[in-house]
Amino acid sequence: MNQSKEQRILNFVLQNAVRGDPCSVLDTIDQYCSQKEWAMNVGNEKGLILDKTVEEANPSVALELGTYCGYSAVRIARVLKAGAHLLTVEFNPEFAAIAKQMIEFAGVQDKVKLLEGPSEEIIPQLKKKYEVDTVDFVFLDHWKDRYTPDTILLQECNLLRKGSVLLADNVIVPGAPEFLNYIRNNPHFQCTNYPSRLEYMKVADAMEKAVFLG
Ligand SMILES: Oc1cc(-c2ccc(F)cc2)cc2cncnc12
Ligand SMILES: [Mg+2]
Repeated sequence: MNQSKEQRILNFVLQNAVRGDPCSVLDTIDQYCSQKEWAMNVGNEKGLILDKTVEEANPSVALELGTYCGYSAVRIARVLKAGAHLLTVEFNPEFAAIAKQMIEFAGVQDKVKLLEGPSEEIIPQLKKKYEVDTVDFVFLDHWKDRYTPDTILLQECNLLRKGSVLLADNVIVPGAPEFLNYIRNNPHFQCTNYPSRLEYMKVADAMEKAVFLG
């Protein structure tokens, strides 16, 4: 059976990165995906915006929607303070299996809980099943047509608190125009746009930050 691209990325990391070193895992994925096979990791340019946003939010509980191979889960976990943790949601079982191994190889498994299933099913379970009170930071990096409904669902489930920070990837490419319209016209959010480039490409993309005002 042919290997998947995601399996090839993981194998390249297992053979070339330093076990237990998150930065080496990130650099190795970026090297593979810029030189050999493009893949939809947030990448190093938008990754720096992600780093700064997470550091500024300094979350105790972070949520990621869209794990993929685990690149941004490793990226977020490596900057979390002691005792803080990341819940990352992936609905594709093949991607989840790759991400689990990537997160363990990077040595951040104690800070990351990988939840397999559709976000619309998992978000309503966060309080009771996963003992979450509120989330301090959310990275939206899954299917773009889920950004708005999942943001509404987070509010309906009382998972946001005054000051919770949302950061959405790909608001230019592939694009999330309906989400931008929703969030920028919503008085409960303060939005900031961060122009950047699509991972590994000379193509414009952007991230949108939205702070919940309560
Ligand atoms: O960062 C991303 C990029 C792309 C994507 C795919 C094809 C293309 F041509 C351009 C961009 C798709 C994504 C889906 N989910 C999460 N993140 C993504
Ligand atoms: Mg993305």
